[in-house]
Amino acid sequence: MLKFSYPNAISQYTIPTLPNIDYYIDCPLDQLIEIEKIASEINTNANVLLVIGVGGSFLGARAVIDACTPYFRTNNGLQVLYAGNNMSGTYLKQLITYLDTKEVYVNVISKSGKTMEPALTFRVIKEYIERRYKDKSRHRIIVTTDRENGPLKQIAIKEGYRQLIIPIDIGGRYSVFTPAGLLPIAAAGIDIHMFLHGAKHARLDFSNDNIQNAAFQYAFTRYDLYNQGYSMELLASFEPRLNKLHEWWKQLFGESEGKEHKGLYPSTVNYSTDLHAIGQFIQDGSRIMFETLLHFKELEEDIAIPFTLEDIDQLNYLGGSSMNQINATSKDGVALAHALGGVPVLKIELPKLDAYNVGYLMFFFMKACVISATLLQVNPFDQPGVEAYKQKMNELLQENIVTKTN
Ligand SMILES: O=P(O)(O)OC[C@H]1O[C@](O)(CO)[C@@H](O)[C@@H]1O
Repeated sequence: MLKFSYPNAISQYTIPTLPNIDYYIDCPLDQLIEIEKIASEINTNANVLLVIGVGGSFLGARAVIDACTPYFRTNNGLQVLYAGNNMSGTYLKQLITYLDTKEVYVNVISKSGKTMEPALTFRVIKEYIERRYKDKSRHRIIVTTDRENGPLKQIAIKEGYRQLIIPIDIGGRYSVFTPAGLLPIAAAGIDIHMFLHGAKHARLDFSNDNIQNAAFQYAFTRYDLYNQGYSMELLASFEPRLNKLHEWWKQLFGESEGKEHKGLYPSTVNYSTDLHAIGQFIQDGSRIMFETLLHFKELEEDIAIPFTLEDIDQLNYLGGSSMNQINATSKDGVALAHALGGVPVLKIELPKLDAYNVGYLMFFFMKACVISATLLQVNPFDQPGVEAYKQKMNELLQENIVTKTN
């Protein structure tokens, strides 16, 4: 199962009562059945699913889909695209031009139903879908939102869209195991039962009964290093398809811990790419960070390095080795070099990159995050700081409207 290691002894901390997140992964059976039914319908009638959402309303799904989909192709012929996570008019315009050549379903996901980016995007896309699919458009849009509240809920009721519910007490960054994550993941051809099964296994392994378990040890180690003066954690992986899992992790820890002027800054690197970009700083720059190396041992495909007669590039000594073996060795080299450079190196290792282990890992991180925030004595579930930019942007937009109308 998941193995966490850190060579230096760490302090054990006593923690007050932890908030319970165990039920976050208990999506009711009737909803799972509905999700699989809709996913199958999408695959029958479309070759693109457009997921509209921002932050926790798309990062979890995108993380799992990227991690569990082969490079350069899809699992089942359905391409999942994303919108409503930026405010680029160019992106939206060019997206619509692309959609013109495809058969499209839309899943708009917003718990509050009023976040600016997805709301604006949905307004544009709704009009597009209505223009294109006319009286059939209603079937092409699935809304995932709160059970009762919010403008998106009202639109869904008015238009008769199918609705999936994000439970009121599960916040966006913790919602990947709810319909917010599960519909896009299922539509992308990933086994949601294996994904949930992995999370449920993690729930057992990381229970509060034994604080020697990896989730507590990871949280204690981070907190220990934070108290020693480290201000940044770098999550590092060696597989490009984990990039979006990094983004999800960044939001999870950043929004949960970064408040009241506390918290580790969560940053991520993709190796070996970033060793040739930011590697210099990590090895030798300001000593502000520790590093967490994330590694999946078994990957589904690999390729061998060929021998050549002339050996002009002098790489014959690696002939016959596989690329993944060399990648794994580079991980060990990074760990040794960075530790020598004064960067504490933590390791998280999982047996295989698949839906089960990704579900397991995501619950591990969620649990460790709640423990970490509790140690810091901050609320793991709110994000009051995000409101400041929204307020300023709204003031400016209102001013702009006044200018336009005068
Ligand atoms: O699902 P919603 O309500 O649109 O929120 C999306 C994201 O926006 C935030 O509220 C921050 O603005 C995140 O916490 C959340 O994941």
